[in-house]
Amino acid sequence: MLRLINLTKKYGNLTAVNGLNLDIEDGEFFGLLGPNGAGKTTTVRMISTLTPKTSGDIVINNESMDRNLVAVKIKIGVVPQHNNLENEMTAWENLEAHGMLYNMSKALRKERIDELLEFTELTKRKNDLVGKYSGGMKRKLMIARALMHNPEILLLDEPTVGLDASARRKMWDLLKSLKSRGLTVLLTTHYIEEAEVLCDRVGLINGGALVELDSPQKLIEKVGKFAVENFVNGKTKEEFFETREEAVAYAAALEGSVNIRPSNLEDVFLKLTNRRVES
Ligand SMILES: Nc1ncnc2c1ncn2[C@@H]1O[C@H](COP(=O)(O)OP(=O)(O)OP(=O)(O)O)[C@@H](O)[C@H]1O
Repeated sequence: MLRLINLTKKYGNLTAVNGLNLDIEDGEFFGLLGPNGAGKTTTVRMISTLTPKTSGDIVINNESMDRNLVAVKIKIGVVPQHNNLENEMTAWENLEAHGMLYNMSKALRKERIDELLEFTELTKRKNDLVGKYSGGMKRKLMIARALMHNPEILLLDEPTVGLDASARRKMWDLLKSLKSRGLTVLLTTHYIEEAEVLCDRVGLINGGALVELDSPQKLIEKVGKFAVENFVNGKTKEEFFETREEAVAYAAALEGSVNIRPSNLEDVFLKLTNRRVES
């Protein structure tokens, strides 16, 4: 289990992460969803030890990071938001370098590299320089690299940002197949659909604090499963209803253009924070 206890990060006067408490179960696919500047990257960077925390604790399988940094670090694989692969090296060399860094034997490195290149469908391009890869291929290679040392927990910071719609969907398939490997995944995203498609539970984060935490379905049920959008006098107003019948009855009495649609996580976020996620 990955446990965040009162996790806090301050940059001078700015509190980027404000007393975050969170338990992520083994094998869970957990999404931190929030707008730009909400504190998602800072949280992931603290767990991956790239950014020192100001206070609080990070505990993995009952082991505190403060007490045993190396033991905890080896359990984590990190896919950062921005490409930090070696562009002048091949995919194979990038993975080999990571395996050496983690003291993996030559035989084990070879076995893992072959398996992960196959898993990410990069085998045919393994001897190409990474600088020649597309954005989607680079992202897949970063996932393969993070999995090289067989971590228990995978941290993915905005795994599909900058990818086109088709590459994003392929990445979702790859991420879904991680679930069957029994990995625990913490993913940050500001794409609503991504959280809905992939995550068992979602934490909505704003201003460095959790504002809501539940399964995507339960969060949506909290606002009402059906939304009525009414565009009138130059503005769109939304109302939410538990049943389609209630939504239809309400819509029938409205003027202007009316649209009835299923509610989504963005509605939840808007209702709770008065702010759009994709801002
Ligand atoms: N190194 C830093 N120095 C000072 N302030 C920082 C630093 N890194 C982040 N911040 C601030 O901390 C807050 C949280 O930033 P963070 O990058 O964690 O947000 P985010 O939710 O990941 O946003 P995004 O989706 O844009 O990546 C922001 O106000 C940001 O400006």
